[in-house]
Amino acid sequence: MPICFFILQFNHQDAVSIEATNLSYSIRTNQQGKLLPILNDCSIRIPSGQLWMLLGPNGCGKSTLLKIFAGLLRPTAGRVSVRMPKSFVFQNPDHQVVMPTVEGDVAFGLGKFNLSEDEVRSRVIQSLTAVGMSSYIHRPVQTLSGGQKQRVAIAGALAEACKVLLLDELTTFLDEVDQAGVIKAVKSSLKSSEDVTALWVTHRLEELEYADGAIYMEDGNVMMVGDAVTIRDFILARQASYIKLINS
Ligand SMILES: Nc1ncnc2c1ncn2[C@@H]1O[C@H](COP(=O)(O)OP(=O)(O)OP(=O)(O)O)[C@@H](O)[C@H]1O
Repeated sequence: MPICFFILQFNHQDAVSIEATNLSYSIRTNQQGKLLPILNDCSIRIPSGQLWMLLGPNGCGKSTLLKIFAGLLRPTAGRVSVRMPKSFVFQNPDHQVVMPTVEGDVAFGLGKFNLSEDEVRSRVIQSLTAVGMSSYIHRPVQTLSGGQKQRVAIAGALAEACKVLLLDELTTFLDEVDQAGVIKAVKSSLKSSEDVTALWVTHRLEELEYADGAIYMEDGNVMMVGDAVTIRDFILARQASYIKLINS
């Protein structure tokens, strides 16, 4: 049983937008149908309106947990609750954009809502403004950088009035300028709506400075939930003890 530290105190009246309670996920392997555990008894509560980060070494289960929150995978045990509507944004910027222009791409998901042309345009402008991309509205998407494509994808989710953004390592393929642009866009879009919650999977400790709270996982277990500084210090201490171990 892993030791999990909860450093943040939650007020029970706080609205929670993403919650997992004793969540486990296993997959059946080919070898005699044996169950391979991927996530073990994970419990997490993410308050509404906040940007949280999910960190941990390669293969610890971050993407699997995010996919369960997105509804792409079903947990084997435990409970999950995620406020709707929710949107999952993938790592590769080229998989995000589907229409030829920025305006068309952000408006793409609005087709199902039966909105007037004026309402569509107003939502597109508002959501592009939230991610700092309003001046790009007429740009062909193939002329955008990777980070700009990610911001357009996030604008598309905001235009659909999504309440939860699930963001899987968006900065992996981006240069430093684009990395900062995307995370600042997420932060400012949360500020402008006050009602959108984001869970951001990352390997980059420097991104923690934007987080309201963070979760650190190892080997399918939630090891620590806390504020950004506490989680950063905990990870640095884990890394230092690991380096000491391999050098000894
Ligand atoms: N369909 C599958 N079959 C076998 N193993 C799987 C499957 N899906 C996930 N895993 C394993 O589950 C573990 C968790 O994978 P996951 O992609 O969630 O990790 P991660 O923390 O997101 O890793 P990374 O940081 O490298 O993206 C890994 O060991 C992975 O190999």
